[in-house]
Amino acid sequence: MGRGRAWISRAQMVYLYRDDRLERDPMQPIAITSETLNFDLLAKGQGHKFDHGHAVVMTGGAGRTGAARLTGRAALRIGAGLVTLAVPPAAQMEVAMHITALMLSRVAGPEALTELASDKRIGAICIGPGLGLKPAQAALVEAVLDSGKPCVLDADALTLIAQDPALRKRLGPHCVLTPHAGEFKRLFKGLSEDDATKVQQCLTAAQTAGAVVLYKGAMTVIAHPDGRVATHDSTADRAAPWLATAGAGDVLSGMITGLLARGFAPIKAAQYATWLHVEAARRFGPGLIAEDLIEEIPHVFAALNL
Ligand SMILES: NC(=O)C1=CN([C@@H]2O[C@H](COP(=O)(O)OP(=O)(O)OC[C@H]3O[C@@H](n4cnc5c(N)ncnc54)[C@H](OP(=O)(O)O)[C@@H]3O)[C@@H](O)[C@H]2O)[C@@H](O)CC1
Ligand SMILES: Nc1ncnc2c1ncn2[C@@H]1O[C@H](COP(=O)(O)OP(=O)(O)O)[C@@H](O)[C@H]1O
Repeated sequence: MGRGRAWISRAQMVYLYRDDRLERDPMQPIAITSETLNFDLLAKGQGHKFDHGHAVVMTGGAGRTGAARLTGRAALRIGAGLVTLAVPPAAQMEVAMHITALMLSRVAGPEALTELASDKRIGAICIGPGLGLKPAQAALVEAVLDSGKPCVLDADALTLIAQDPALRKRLGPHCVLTPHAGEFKRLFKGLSEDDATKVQQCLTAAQTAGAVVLYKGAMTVIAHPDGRVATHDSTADRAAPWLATAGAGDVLSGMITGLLARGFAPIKAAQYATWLHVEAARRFGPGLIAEDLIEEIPHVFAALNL
């Protein structure tokens, strides 16, 4: 690890633990707004690409790689220094034909994923978009969880965890779960009826899972098992109805993964990515599709004077 990374991490620690307005009253739900975020954290300090983190995104098999390619590109755009797509052998050619700045690593099974994840430079892993729901894919989710690396669990990974208590036991506060309402109901059966509000549901879910939960929707709620909760309201002034498009969630997962790789704490990565995601959608406007969100990130950053 170079000196640049160490300097960046120290700088981020100062912000994350002392100056961030989202931390001032940790047990109250806090609105995620341009007033409560500290955008200076998003600037890149000095250093080479490895100083800005290396993220891994596991893809699905042949014919199912689009979602993870969106995730990987979003992770790169948000500022991770390197992003590697972990690709099953049968999908290798398909992925190779579609990527340029993203890198590719052949991953034939859980052992290969464990080996890839053991590289000290890998700072974050995302698994789930387009993954599939077979036992072979459950074993890949297990490998990610056993790596202990900060991770984003989305889409099919959430469905697999919902079906398998052994996977659920491996969750921890270094994991960010990003369910939409359908996935939330699968994962936390019964909670929706027990708790009155989305904030209460999400907090109970985070405490039950022992992980950060980002419950998606026009009103997004993010909860940490320690009781911190933040909300992002995209229903009125920050309406973004064009986000209801296939792959928008895959892009959000990539944005979180990229920020994790850059050294953001899981709850911070979720909060900053949520705001940036909606901001990108609002800047692009009507006609938005998932790819546009990714290409809008540099314009959002420019408007923030990064
Ligand atoms: N470009 C690509 O390659 C893309 C690939 N993708 C990949 O496809 C795979 C399947 O993922 P998925 O999310 O589409 O399907 P699934 O897990 O069956 O859940 C959907 C069901 O849940 C329910 N539901 C309730 N509330 C909901 C809500 N707010 N938002 C959404 N759903 C809600 C709803 O039921 P309903 O409400 O209609 O009764 C619906 O039937 C996964 O691998 C993913 O990564 C996608 O990412 C798209 C881009
Ligand atoms: N009407 C809406 N207003 C604001 N944000 C929305 C709206 N509909 C969906 N979103 C956001 O778009 C993303 C959709 O994610 P998801 O449902 O997982 O889609 P996919 O699986 O196709 O990627 C989430 O971040 C969600 O919060």
